[in-house]
Amino acid sequence: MLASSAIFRRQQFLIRSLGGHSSNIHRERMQAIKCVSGSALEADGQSILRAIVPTFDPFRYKGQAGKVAVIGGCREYTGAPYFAAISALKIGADLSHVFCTKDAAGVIKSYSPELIVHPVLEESYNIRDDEKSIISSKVLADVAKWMERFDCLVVGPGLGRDPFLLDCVSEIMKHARQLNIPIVVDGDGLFLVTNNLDLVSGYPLAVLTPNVNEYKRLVEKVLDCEINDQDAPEQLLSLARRVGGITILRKGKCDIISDGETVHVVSVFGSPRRCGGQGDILSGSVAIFSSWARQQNLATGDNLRGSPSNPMVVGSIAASTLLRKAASTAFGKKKRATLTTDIIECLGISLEEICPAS
Ligand SMILES: NC(=O)C1=CN([C@@H]2O[C@H](COP(=O)(O)OP(=O)(O)OC[C@H]3O[C@@H](n4cnc5c(N)ncnc54)[C@H](O)[C@@H]3O)[C@@H](O)[C@H]2O)[C@@H](O)CC1
Ligand SMILES: Nc1ncnc2c1ncn2[C@@H]1O[C@H](COP(=O)(O)OP(=O)(O)OP(=O)(O)O)[C@@H](O)[C@H]1O
Ligand SMILES: [Mg+2]
Repeated sequence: MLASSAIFRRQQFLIRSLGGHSSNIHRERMQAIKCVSGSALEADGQSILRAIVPTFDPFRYKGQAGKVAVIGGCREYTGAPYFAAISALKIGADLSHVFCTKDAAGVIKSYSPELIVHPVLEESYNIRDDEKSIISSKVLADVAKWMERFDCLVVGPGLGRDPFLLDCVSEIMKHARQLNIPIVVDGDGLFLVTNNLDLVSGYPLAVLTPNVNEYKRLVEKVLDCEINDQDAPEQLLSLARRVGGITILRKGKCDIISDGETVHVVSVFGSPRRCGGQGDILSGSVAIFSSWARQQNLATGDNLRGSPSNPMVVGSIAASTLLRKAASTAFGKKKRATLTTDIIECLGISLEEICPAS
């Protein structure tokens, strides 16, 4: 009895958080979700994918299907920015850029000729103190001249935590925000943002994609408490509200997504392999899917029927759904040997099964 009343209260809470009682909007949102296991609400990721993935059109030109840029890649990490950038391309973006340090650029280029790689970021070890101000301005100028072309930035995969580099990235984020360019923040970008919440606070075009550690740091900083797994959706909703209604995708056994208005869960089974890099696929995927969701919103001036109204939430649900399906397919083929590159190879076929190309 106690357990069932707790579940009932949880359902009531989630229903309220999914848009309250207002008739049509509520009914439409409820079509996009269905109740699973009595205590969590599952997003209909496949319907969302079908609604936002653009059809092929002979009159479209290069760039219209999306241009994304990843800010990340340093001496230690070259895989993460590659995974994020190539995933956006494999899903259907037309162009994918990487802005990284000089040390990382040659390596990332060697992984793929498809990526456009800019060796513009600098780390402290490479520069003198008296050069910092001038180099910081140059880094911003080098990125800013490209900025207006991008539909979305992904800040953080493999960025590292060098203080000078992070200061430069803060300036890049402020500039992107001035231009209203969406920003997906992941990896070390979350380390930066957790210590400088003003960079994203109140920016509706920001998405944070924390893993378990990154989420713990965010919760401690913003809510000044521990992670509460019993009431995970409620805690995420509060967190998103406290950071001014930005979208947060909490990764884990289930991915939970909230923008402070609604809470959605994606729990379709993925892969039991926890190899590094799957979060990087996710961040690149959120970038392209949210760009497509925004395009839909702008084109129709309306929400997608039966979907959440926030394109950043829509893009997050789509990305989580596809990543988990691709991970499941890759695991089916490679079992214990499954690696992130195998999952990336399954993005195309997984999307094809949901939205055939013709
Ligand atoms: N091939 C690459 O270049 C990769 C680079 N990566 C980059 O590496 C940087 C640091 O990211 P991390 O994800 O390692 O940073 P985190 O701060 O999330 O993780 C730090 C450590 O915590 C451990 N950890 C993970 N899950 C845990 C759990 N549930 N409980 C307790 N400990 C746990 C991890 O093993 C890791 O050693 C980021 O820039 C990220 O983008 C990663 O994306 C992985 C792939
Ligand atoms: N315990 C789990 N069970 C099933 N799927 C999971 C689990 N943990 C994470 N995932 C899936 O893996 C994806 C990546 O999450 P993860 O926590 O590995 O990110 P990450 O640590 O940032 O990865 P990266 O190594 O790229 O930095 C999530 O979107 C989620 O769907
Ligand atoms: Mg990560």
